[in-house]
Amino acid sequence: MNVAMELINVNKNIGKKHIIKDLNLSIHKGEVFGLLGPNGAGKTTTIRMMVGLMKMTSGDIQIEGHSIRKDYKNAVRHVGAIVENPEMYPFLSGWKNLKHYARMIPGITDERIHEVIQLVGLQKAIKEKAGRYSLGMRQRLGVAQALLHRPSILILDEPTNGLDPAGIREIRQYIRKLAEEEDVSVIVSSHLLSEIELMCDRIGIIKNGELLSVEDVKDSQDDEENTELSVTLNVSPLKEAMEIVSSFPIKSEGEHSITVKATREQIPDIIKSLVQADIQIYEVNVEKTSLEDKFFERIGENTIA
Ligand SMILES: Nc1ncnc2c1ncn2[C@@H]1O[C@H](COP(=O)(O)OP(=O)(O)OP(=O)(O)O)[C@@H](O)[C@H]1O
Repeated sequence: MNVAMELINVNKNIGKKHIIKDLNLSIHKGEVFGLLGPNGAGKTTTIRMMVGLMKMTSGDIQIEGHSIRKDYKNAVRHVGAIVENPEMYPFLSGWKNLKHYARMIPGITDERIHEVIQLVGLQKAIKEKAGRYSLGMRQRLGVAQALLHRPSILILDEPTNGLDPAGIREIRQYIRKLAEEEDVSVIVSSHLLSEIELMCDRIGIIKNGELLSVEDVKDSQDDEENTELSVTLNVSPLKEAMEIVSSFPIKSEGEHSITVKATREQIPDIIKSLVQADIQIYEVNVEKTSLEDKFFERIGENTIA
């Protein structure tokens, strides 16, 4: 696996506060990685360290093999980022904004400007004044700007904040395109799983400055056979039914129902053994365990927030 960025035992103290605690993480080439955590979890602090805007207290971050501590310039030149609101001139067109920004970077041609516009899908609106852009379009112009110098890692702090569902869908589309077609690694942070789960390959949960778990999103969505299902059985008598299904992990118990975790293949066996024991089955309800449920289970809590 090719690693684009590696965080090694990263710690950050501000005053007496230990804000980031021993963070170890590898970002793979061409993947979209989500950093998920509630407000105050440490996402922005982590991102500020990744882009070199904030010093670590201890540890190191290697970007494309260059240590941000020892070889800052060569490390951060591989990174493009939007950490705060992207700077732009509202009275200039999108094109002129990019052109103005490109002047500050040696070797950026008009051709490259066209390329980044294409990458974020802003062709139609590029002649319009940036001040008339919607939030989603401003975001895309910011991403285009961050891509001009051909970074191999793009970092976006809370890119879905304030966007409507259509805006979130657009950002998802161009972020996946960047990762798949341009081999850019993308790191996005969010406090809402639902807003990033469809765009990420992996998601790391951060809480109180600690990385609690890293989950493969695609695996858990694609692997039908091993997909864990929640099977709710409305049965009578409940107590006897419980004994029969006791070999399956029990998720919850209702007044007349019981919910167990099982794969699709196991469902006929569960029903058969209940019928054989003369248990009345009134209803069987099967649901996919959501990614959110899996996260909660893994971190042993009821909520990410
Ligand atoms: N300059 C600072 N001085 C003191 N504490 C700070 C400072 N910057 C951040 N913190 C604290 O560090 C913790 C992590 O903050 P951070 O902004 O990284 O979280 P976050 O996950 O990005 O949350 P949000 O989504 O609210 O920005 C918080 O408890 C915050 O109060």
